[in-house]
Amino acid sequence: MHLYGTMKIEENGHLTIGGVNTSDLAKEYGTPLYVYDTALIRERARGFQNVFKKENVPYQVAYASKAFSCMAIMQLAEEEGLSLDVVSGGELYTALASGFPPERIHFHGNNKSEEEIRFALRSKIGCFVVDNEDELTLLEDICQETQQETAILLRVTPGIEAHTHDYILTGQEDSKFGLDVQNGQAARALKKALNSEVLEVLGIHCHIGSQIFETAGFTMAIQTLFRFIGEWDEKIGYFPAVLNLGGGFGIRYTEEDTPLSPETYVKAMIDEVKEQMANFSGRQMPEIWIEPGRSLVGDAGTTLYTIGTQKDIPGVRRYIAVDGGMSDNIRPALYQAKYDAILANRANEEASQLMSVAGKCCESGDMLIWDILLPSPQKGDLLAVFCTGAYGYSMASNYNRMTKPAVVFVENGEAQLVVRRESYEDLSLHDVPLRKHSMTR
Ligand SMILES: Cc1ncc(COP(=O)(O)O)c(C=O)c1O
Ligand SMILES: N[C@@H](CCCC[NH3+])C(=O)O
Repeated sequence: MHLYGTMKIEENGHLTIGGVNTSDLAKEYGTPLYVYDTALIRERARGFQNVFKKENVPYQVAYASKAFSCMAIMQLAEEEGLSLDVVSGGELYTALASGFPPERIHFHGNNKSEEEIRFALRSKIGCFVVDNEDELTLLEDICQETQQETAILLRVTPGIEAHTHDYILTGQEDSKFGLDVQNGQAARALKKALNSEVLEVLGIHCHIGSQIFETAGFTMAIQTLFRFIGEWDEKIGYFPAVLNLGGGFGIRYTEEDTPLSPETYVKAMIDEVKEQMANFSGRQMPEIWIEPGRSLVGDAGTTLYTIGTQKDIPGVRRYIAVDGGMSDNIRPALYQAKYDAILANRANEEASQLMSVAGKCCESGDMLIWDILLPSPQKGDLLAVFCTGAYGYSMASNYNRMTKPAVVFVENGEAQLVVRRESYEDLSLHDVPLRKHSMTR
């Protein structure tokens, strides 16, 4: 059994996280419940930052809040000295409401609305990561109109195909994200931005994908970027002060995954940038920014479910159903993502029976785990699904009018509720009843 972070199994077979008994958590807050091991998040955040400090490279580590977004996680990010990547007005609003310093917020997105741009400008965020030429024009026009200046990074697609699921690839030429470097789009945008009186081009951004297990994709992307940076330096005298190399560092969901340590990815990036800088003797080493999401919060999150009905199809499969499913974790259905789990109240019993964990939504594809060995579960047992901290709660939906789970942070033997469970009343909050409660027949 692979335990993450501060997880421990007590003598009575109960799983504890952050020194808190998960059975107690389930009793107090109900299930499904998202539990975050905040000590592990802090450890990851410090781990990334320590590499930069050790290598003496100016940096920003921006938490990609799309991985899990709520006020408390943003406050934790702020406590740990991280910056923040937001991709929508909603994420930006949450960040500001949490008291996150606007100057450390970077605004992403391939279709920022005019309203979102104005909101971000008013809030005096650190920078916009400009995704395409249309956005560049819109941002410049709004800045001119409102007589404001802003810093930008240009997001470019280096044409790298990282080895990961197709849906989470982002650095290849045929991508909805970023300005293509190969076909001259990026150079055109750069020239336009450099001519602007209201935009300050801090540097270049690139993100090649997510759940990546090797450093080669990152180093290749850096090499490609530097080829173009060399051209831009020569032709227009532009050299970036910031290189944002994105996130995408893979984590271990099951024994099939073989990630490197978060620090290894960053060290490889720094080494490659330093090597490339040897060709630019007159130029200053750029600041390196990264944007980890999954690798900061992924393995720090666990979902607790209560086991309900079971269905045995002799010779075929044994289904055990839990009180959540694709409504709180869409990843198995969307990416065929695999997860590991244990019985959190009987973790010291032998896991010898093969079964499948089904959700309770009205979809055959609503399966959380297709094959897992567990001790024979009883109704009411507690199932802990590991590594659900990234893109679980943040991609949750109200399909079948399921209510979104509560979220608790645990650390040093204490639990804190940070997102309340949705109620049935919450679900109808935005409904507008039919004006006349009768239909023409
Ligand atoms: C631009 C950008 N930055 C950062 C991330 C975070 O990626 P990950 O959660 O894989 O670290 C993403 C998501 O893939 C992204 O699109
Ligand atoms: N949501 C995806 C990752 C997308 C990353 C954002 N660009 C996942 O669960 O793996």
